[in-house]
Amino acid sequence: MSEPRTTLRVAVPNKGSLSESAMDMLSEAGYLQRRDRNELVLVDEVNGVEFFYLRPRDVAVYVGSGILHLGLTGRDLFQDASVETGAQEIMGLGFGRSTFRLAGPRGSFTAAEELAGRRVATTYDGLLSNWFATQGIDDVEVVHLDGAVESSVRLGVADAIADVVETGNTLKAAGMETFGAPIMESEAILIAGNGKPHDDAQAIERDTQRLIRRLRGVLVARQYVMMDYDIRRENLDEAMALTPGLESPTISPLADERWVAVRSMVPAKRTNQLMDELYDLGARAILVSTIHACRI
Ligand SMILES: Nc1ncnc2c1ncn2[C@@H]1O[C@H](COP(=O)(O)OP(=O)(O)OP(=O)(O)O)[C@@H](O)[C@H]1O
Ligand SMILES: O=P(O)(O)OC[C@H]1O[C@H](OP(=O)(O)OP(=O)(O)O)[C@H](O)[C@@H]1O
Ligand SMILES: [Mg+2]
Repeated sequence: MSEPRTTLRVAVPNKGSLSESAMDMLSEAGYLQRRDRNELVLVDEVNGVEFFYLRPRDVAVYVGSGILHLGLTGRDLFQDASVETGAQEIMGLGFGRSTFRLAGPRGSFTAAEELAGRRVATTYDGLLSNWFATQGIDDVEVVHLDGAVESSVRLGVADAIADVVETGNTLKAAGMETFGAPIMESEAILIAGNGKPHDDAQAIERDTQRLIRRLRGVLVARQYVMMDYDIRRENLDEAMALTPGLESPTISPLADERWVAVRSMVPAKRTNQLMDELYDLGARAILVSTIHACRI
């Protein structure tokens, strides 16, 4: 009998749009990441995790088959791989956002239904074929290409395309425009599989939960700031309604009993609006600080 496998094995995109942000997020969560683009595996001994650098498209395959326990990939790539084996999305990671959309030469199409009997080129043929099926749009010929799909219509292998749109600049430059509703909204996600029978399931589960908590900590630290202010007791209820915090704000007494100090996490995007509203309520000494790291 071989020893049970106890090291958490995690897939990380090795190139493309998601790679750098994925490594940044893991570094921020306290994991060691590779320095050299040629490294295929990195062992983080302190945290007991092995990172495998793989093509973003292949991450779902490794995790779905149980060879790797966790992976970072794109939601669109995950759905395109259609792994039936029980890999599942654990959480969105807040970067690599894009939409997956239909597009055609300017002025040529207005709705997806017009594609019946036509050819649509894409690198995401699994995702696209499933979507046409759920929409009840039959008889579309999905043409698989490896990239640069914007050129396919002009070159005559397709009538329309379905592709990742971020800024829309690529489509515009190719003389194309989107039509119909977005097929999906994507971002980088964390996926988990079922592992293998010879894994030490308890150790893997403990380290998986730790990694998830760390990534959530990074997300919160990126999305929230800490706000401190002083307010007169009679205005406290109204102020707390503006800054309810994640669970409940901290209220501390001040030497002047008519006043209290409040400390609460608030969404970073609302910082200035909240400071204005608190000031109007009579709050003073309003201080904002960034959150370096956290466990929620
Ligand atoms: N501007 C973008 N271009 C491509 N993919 C993007 C963009 N923004 C976000 N993404 C996301 O990145 C993932 C695609 O990564 P991938 O590395 O396969 O694409 P790529 O940059 O087109 O790489 P390559 O063409 O070299 O295979 C998808 O989840 C996609 O939604
Ligand atoms: O809306 P935008 O901001 O212009 O970004 C979207 C474009 O970027 C990606 O292409 P990439 O540069 O990866 O080339 P590829 O088609 O060869 O994959 C994607 O396939 C789109 O073409
Ligand atoms: Mg690409």
